[in-house]
Amino acid sequence: MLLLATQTFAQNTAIPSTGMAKMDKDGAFQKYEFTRHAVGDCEILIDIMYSGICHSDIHAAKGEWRPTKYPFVGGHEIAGHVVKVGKAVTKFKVGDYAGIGCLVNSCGECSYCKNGQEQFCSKGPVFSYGMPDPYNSSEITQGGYANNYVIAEKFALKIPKNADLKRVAPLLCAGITTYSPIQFSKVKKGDTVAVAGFGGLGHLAVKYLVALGAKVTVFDITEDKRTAAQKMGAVKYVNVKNAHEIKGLESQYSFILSTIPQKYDPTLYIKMLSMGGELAIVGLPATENQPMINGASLVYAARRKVYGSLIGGIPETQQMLDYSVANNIYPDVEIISANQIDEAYQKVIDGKVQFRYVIDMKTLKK
Ligand SMILES: NC(=O)c1ccc[n+]([C@@H]2O[C@H](COP(=O)([O-])OP(=O)(O)OC[C@H]3O[C@@H](n4cnc5c(N)ncnc54)[C@H](O)[C@@H]3O)[C@@H](O)[C@H]2O)c1
Ligand SMILES: [Zn+2]
Ligand SMILES: [Zn+2]
Repeated sequence: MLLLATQTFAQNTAIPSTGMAKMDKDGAFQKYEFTRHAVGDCEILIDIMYSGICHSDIHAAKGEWRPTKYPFVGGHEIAGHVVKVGKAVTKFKVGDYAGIGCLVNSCGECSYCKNGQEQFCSKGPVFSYGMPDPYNSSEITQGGYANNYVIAEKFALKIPKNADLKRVAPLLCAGITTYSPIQFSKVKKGDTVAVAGFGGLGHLAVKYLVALGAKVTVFDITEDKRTAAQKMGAVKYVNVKNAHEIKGLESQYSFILSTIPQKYDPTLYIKMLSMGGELAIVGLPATENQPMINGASLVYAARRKVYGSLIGGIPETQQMLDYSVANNIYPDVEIISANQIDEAYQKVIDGKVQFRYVIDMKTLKK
């Protein structure tokens, strides 16, 4: 079996790819030619149309979480169409829309993988960029700021044919990362809930929560997004920089989702939880010193829960995608060309994007 697989692999040729890469920590993005492994029997080749810019790309590009491997091609919110299928592929045919999020491989054998929670794979999931793939070619994965991607069909998402492709891309990370904890915490109609950090992730969280019929408060540090929050159906917008706006919000919320990307004190939000309320944290500040609970008595006092959440498994991502497209829940996007990535990064850092940049990958000429 193994011999056969190796022979098939060797007969195929590597796929040339053009991307936008940072060659070192401080350099600008520039055009970069590289190869992806040949399309295996169970794999597909996706021609990338759109690639979202997640704040995680920025943390990674700057090496804020761990040392980054350069050249670095970011991008894990990928939408395009299938241009080649391996001979054992059953889920896709040439011409189908297909998407890729953060997950591109996992062991497939542990209990998490078997339960569709590949993000928690006990041997370690493989993410779409910056990692060797021990389950496949051992190449360092490169992300979706590129014109193509080779991926096992199992990890590719089916994008419905009626979807708006350019707005689908951010659902593959921002969508699933917010959808998953909302499902996990079983938020329901009429609940009083909140979202802290009203950016790429946060605004999708608001849309999912409003669609469920929850009463949503938004917390952010800017005045610029007050009107947008109201338009999306939030009942309240709080600029946490204004002390008077925070007053009286203690013990109000049964669920708060924090997407804050910078170091902050979560005590503010834990205090706002009602009896048994849950604070789900998905924001990943660029520091190991981010406190999760600062004052344990606040948790004991009202049986509050604080938990973290990481993207979502492949089956749940497919469920989110189908649900979002069927219910017309899409991110608000600004489309940019491939040579605007550096500028876009700075605007995301400054909180100036409304609400997600998506790169039109067809602007990247070979
Ligand atoms: N857990 C996961 O699986 C997962 C997946 C994707 C992204 N992330 C992380 O989520 C975070 C958010 O990503 P994004 O793409 O939505 O970022 P973003 O930059 O689009 O949005 C962040 C928002 O938070 C606001 N903000 C900043 N500091 C704040 C504070 N102290 N209080 C309240 N609001 C504040 C900003 O004004 C902005 O509106 C990042 O850290 C990213 O790495 C985690
Ligand atoms: Zn992301
Ligand atoms: Zn596993």
